[in-house]
Amino acid sequence: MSDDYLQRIGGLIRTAREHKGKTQGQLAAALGTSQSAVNRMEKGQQNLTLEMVARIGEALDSEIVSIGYAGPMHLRVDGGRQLSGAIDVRTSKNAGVALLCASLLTTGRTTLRQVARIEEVYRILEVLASIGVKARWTNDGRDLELTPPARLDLDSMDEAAAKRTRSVLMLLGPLMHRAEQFRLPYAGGCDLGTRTVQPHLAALRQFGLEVAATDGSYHARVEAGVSPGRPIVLTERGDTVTENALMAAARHDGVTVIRNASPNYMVQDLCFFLEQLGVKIEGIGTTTLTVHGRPDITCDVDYAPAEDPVEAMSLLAAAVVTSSELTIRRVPIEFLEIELAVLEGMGLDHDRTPEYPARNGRTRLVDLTVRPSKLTAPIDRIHPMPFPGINIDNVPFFAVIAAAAHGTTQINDWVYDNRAIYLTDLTRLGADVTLLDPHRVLIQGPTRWRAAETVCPPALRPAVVMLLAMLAAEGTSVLRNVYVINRGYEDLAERLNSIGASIETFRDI
Ligand SMILES: CC(=O)N[C@H]1[C@@H](OP(=O)(O)OP(=O)(O)OC[C@H]2O[C@@H](n3ccc(=O)[nH]c3=O)[C@H](O)[C@@H]2O)O[C@H](CO)[C@@H](O)[C@@H]1O
Ligand SMILES: C=C(OP(=O)(O)O)C(=O)O
Repeated sequence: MSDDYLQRIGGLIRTAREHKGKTQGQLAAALGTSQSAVNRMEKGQQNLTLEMVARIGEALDSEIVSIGYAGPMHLRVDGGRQLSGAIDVRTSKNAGVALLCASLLTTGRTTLRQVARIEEVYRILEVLASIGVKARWTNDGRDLELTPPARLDLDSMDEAAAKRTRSVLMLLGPLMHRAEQFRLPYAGGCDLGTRTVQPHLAALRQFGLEVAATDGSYHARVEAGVSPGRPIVLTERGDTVTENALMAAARHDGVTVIRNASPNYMVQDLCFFLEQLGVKIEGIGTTTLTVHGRPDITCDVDYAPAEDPVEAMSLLAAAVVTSSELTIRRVPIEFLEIELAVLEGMGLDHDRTPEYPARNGRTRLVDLTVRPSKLTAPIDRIHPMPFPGINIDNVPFFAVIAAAAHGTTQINDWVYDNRAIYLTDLTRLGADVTLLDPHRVLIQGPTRWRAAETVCPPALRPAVVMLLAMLAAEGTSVLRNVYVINRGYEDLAERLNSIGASIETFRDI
């Protein structure tokens, strides 16, 4: 683009931004870039890709730059290629969103290292920016710095962004320390059937948070001086409910015991983060957490969330389904070892290096090399459990692996109402999948995959499973509307291309 053209576009961006009443920092947070980059764009000193122009149009909802308004993103996959080489696992969506919410616990600055740059994180950042938190990507866009304002502007919360994710629910725990009353829009996210919020409300009620659900939002009111008189027993061993209880306990003046807590990976990351804030926690990695709260937290904090076990499982499944030898580096082994034990039983040939620590110094990582293997169906059904057990989000990947194995596998996704149903989409690519009931499928392998054109199912993991099957199917497949994948994976297409896949991204304009 010529300088003159860049300056004209820069001027249009500034006008549209000011018209929207957004600061450069808020636009930067929405784009996942730095405030200084937005400043350069507006001055015409930054080369702009069409993709960036499209995203700015979307972020500012602006007619002026609507030439590139970002339509839905799709993938075109040239399948049937083997993968090779090595790929690093990135940090997890689920720790990322919890830590963004947890940043509100301190009045100081929070630095999060190598946060996953994914749509789910962007939605929470939009919500945080709308209530006054300043977000800045530093260190070449790898790290995120969050500075809360002296007073949060909760009435200005970006409802549209909040409604696109369920993670926004995790603002309940931190916000109850910041405001006596607030409203939070009903959380959205993937279409996985009904997902209860009752365990969250029951746990937080014990700290004085009363929530009425009316007119599309939760009205929260905090009654001062209420304290859990005895251990909080969670009614479900859920991950985000445990995180909400932890964040409520972190600034509670006293010691809180949380029983039936989830010891899962994102909860552990949150515990390590809270420890950096000076909150003492006993029992990390177990189902009983004892939290020594600190009513006032004012320190700066610097934390590096750990790698994503579900991304590791996704990459492993990519290797299996394409019969490839692939090294997956930085695998948080504690959270994948049951899956690996089952896969070993199915005949998976793999090696792992000795363990080494993640950047947080706590999580144990290995590099995993997977080799082409003749797999047979497992004798027992595959079903998830709250940690420790096969991770609930890893179950869909067993579907595509079972399709590559000899014999019949039963998969029982008891957790979500809809997710097993989406696995029947694999039949479009040639798999033999029979739905027994809404929670159970039978998969008969091995599969002769064939290319197809289809829309993503409205759930993250089943959508990725479709993409992996397309990698295996010879010929050209098209996967439409991949926002749902971008919600949880950073640059997945580009990164798969770096190990031998051929995936092209395109958009409707
Ligand atoms: C942002 C985040 O961290 N999201 C994760 C988190 O969501 P989150 O913690 O929000 O999960 P939910 O509360 O929706 O729980 C998942 C489902 O499991 C059921 N359930 C859960 C625990 C239990 O002991 N009994 C029970 O029946 C719930 O009723 C629900 O239907 O945990 C889920 C389950 O690991 C994961 O799929 C999500 O990726
Ligand atoms: C169900 C999932 O996440 P969320 O809680 O963000 O919907 C997932 O990660 O597969």
